[in-house]
Amino acid sequence: MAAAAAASMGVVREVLGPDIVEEVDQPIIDYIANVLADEDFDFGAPDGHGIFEALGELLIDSGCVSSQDHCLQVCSKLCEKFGKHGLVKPKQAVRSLVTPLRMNAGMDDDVAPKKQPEVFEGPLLSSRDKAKIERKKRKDERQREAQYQMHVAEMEALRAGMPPVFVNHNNDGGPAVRDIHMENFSVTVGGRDLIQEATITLAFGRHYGLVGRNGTGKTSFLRAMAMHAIDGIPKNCQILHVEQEVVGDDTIALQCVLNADVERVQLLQEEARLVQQQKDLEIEAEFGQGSGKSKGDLDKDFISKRLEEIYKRLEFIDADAAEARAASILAGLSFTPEMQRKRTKEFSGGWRMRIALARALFIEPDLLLLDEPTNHLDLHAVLWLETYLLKWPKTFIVVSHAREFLNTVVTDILHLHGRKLHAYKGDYDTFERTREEHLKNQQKAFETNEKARSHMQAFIDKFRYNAKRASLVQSRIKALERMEHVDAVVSDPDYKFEFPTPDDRPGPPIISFSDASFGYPGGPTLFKNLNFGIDLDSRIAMVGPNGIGKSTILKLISGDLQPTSGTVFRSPKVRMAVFNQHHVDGLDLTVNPLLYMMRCYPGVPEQKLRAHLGSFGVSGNLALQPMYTLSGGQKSRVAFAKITFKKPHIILLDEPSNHLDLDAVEALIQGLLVFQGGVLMVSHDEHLITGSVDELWVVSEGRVTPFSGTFKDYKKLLKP
Ligand SMILES: Nc1ncnc2c1ncn2[C@@H]1O[C@H](COP(=O)(O)OP(=O)(O)OP(=O)(O)O)[C@@H](O)[C@H]1O
Ligand SMILES: Nc1ncnc2c1ncn2[C@@H]1O[C@H](COP(=O)(O)OP(=O)(O)OP(=O)(O)O)[C@@H](O)[C@H]1O
Repeated sequence: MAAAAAASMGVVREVLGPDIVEEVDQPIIDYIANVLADEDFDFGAPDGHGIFEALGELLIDSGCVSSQDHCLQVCSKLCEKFGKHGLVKPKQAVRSLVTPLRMNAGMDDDVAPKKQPEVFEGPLLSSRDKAKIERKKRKDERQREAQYQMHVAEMEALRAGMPPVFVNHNNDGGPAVRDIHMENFSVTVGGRDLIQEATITLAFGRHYGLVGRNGTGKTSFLRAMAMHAIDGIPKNCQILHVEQEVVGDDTIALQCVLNADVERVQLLQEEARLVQQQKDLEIEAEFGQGSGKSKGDLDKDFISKRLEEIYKRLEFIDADAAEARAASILAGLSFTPEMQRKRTKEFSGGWRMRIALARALFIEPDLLLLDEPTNHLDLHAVLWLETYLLKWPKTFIVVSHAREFLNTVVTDILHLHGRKLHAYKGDYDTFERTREEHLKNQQKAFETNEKARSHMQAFIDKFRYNAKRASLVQSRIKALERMEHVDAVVSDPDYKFEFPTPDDRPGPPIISFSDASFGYPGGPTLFKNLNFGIDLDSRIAMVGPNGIGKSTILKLISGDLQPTSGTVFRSPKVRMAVFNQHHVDGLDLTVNPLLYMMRCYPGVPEQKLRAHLGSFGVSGNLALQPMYTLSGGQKSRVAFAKITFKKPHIILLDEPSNHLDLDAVEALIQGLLVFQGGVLMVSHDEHLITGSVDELWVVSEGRVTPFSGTFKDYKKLLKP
């Protein structure tokens, strides 16, 4: 097998050419060579149509070939060369070792492979062959798992190496660090340059919004800063990157936040210890003997002196106010007083993330780095955070894809695009206008430049051999050489969010609630007598505070939960897809998106799965990268691809725009607009709601009520 793989790689290199092999990512070339090295691969001789079927799209997407025609030529050449090397076997009775094993498992009729009958033409796999395949599968799985574990260990080591950040009371003479100047730095992850030779100054007290498409490297940039891995960041600069939730243990939420003030905690502990010692000495003195200055008196003096120092320091650091401050931050982030007294291990991941955010706000580091903070918050908390950040006295960088949030809290935008980082003054809308203007000017300059060049070139070509004009020609040649080159505007590739259209349209009623009530076992009744319906034309957004029960309603609709009384009718013909954060968090990170889809939909031709992943922007190399290397937005798309593959009639979306960049949200809106089915979403993304739905439902106090105003009107009602 190793020899076949080596031979296969040789042929692939020969046919594609060394330049292409150099340019294209190695995993893609390896993948192509491995597919072709498979002893049962059907090349589709003599013209290589088997290769085209299996690898055509990949060859085109990855840039191995320039067009479909070129692709056909390359496939035919590969087939010819593999034949010459004796690697093309005559078509066997069993076409593919894997095909028979994938048959029909959990598939819809519409996704069944077309060439089914051929599979049974020859003898079935021997048990030895099957065992061999199983062994190989297990080996691959072990390898993937080991790679993932290595990645986890690396990340843990990385975090452990980060300087700890606690409340710092030693900045009496003003902040220790003011402006931060990072010059000529690059950020590289997994051998891939994400930022190249950027220079940025973070001016003290300014609030930066870091924007850029999914996967451009925003999180990696923040991580690099938090690790002090970028030159120019002063050593004493306290940088806090809120990336991970706090550990779940027996500490109560309020104390967990207060513990970030290590000096205060230590002073209070020392105070308690000394007071106890003082008491012990008093008891000893009362019942002990001796006169004059005893050792006990000396200790007492020492303790009183130290206690005095401690009280002074506690007063200086305003220790008494700390608890109220921590509690008010937690309250702003929607923690009720009871919740503030709950142990951190009793909270879900999302809430523990909020505690991490509360801790960071409490610490107030020199540079605060927030990565999509609004993802974990309800609208009340988002509005509170906006107000809090507006008054933030120091510098922060926030990665966010929420336009309204950015417009409210930032003074500057850092735009990461094409491995370059550019700073713009103003909020997000200003940035968009400035950039549009800038691109327009660049395009104009490019066109003028090109026109001038072609004029000069035409003159040179025309009079090149004309002795009389030789000097003129020479001067034009020189002028042409001197002319500055203006880069053409490179547009971002268009994003796609294509929800497949269902082939059938079941008649009404689709979903209807009749006097449906619900409460979790042992808990209070969450809803009483709900009456509403959803059909294939519904476009609804549900809003309401955290914990009110929005996700529970989605579960009642999808059938994951049953009403405790009343009925929820679901048409048996209706297919529903549910998207929520659990689908993103629950992805198997050890495999790549394509393999993941192949596991979810066994038996479906690879090409079809690739095409479907592609319709959510997961194409080319991205589909072959292990998922632990994918960014938040990239993982979201994989989850979208997974849930929509079976052509649902109704899509239930729980906070779908979390992690998606602004262009992707735009594409999601467009995708939903053309989708031929019903949509019900839980969201607080103003742009998404305004662009894609026409009904707003408010969930409150056990009821679901249509709201007659716009989302803006609803927001106004909540403003603190
Ligand atoms: N080992 C690796 N090999 C190749 N690419 C990698 C590797 N690890 C990470 N990447 C890529 O590096 C990029 C880093 O993503 P990062 O999370 O920093 O992006 P982001 O801008 O924060 O994205 P998002 O907006 O989706 O959160 C992604 O495109 C990811 O696919
Ligand atoms: N499996 C469960 N068992 C018991 N109680 C639950 C369960 N799931 C949710 N709850 C409780 O039911 C209430 C409603 O939860 P739900 O997740 O539906 O609210 P939500 O409005 O979607 O909140 P969020 O915006 O935080 O997702 C909450 O008080 C929650 O603690």
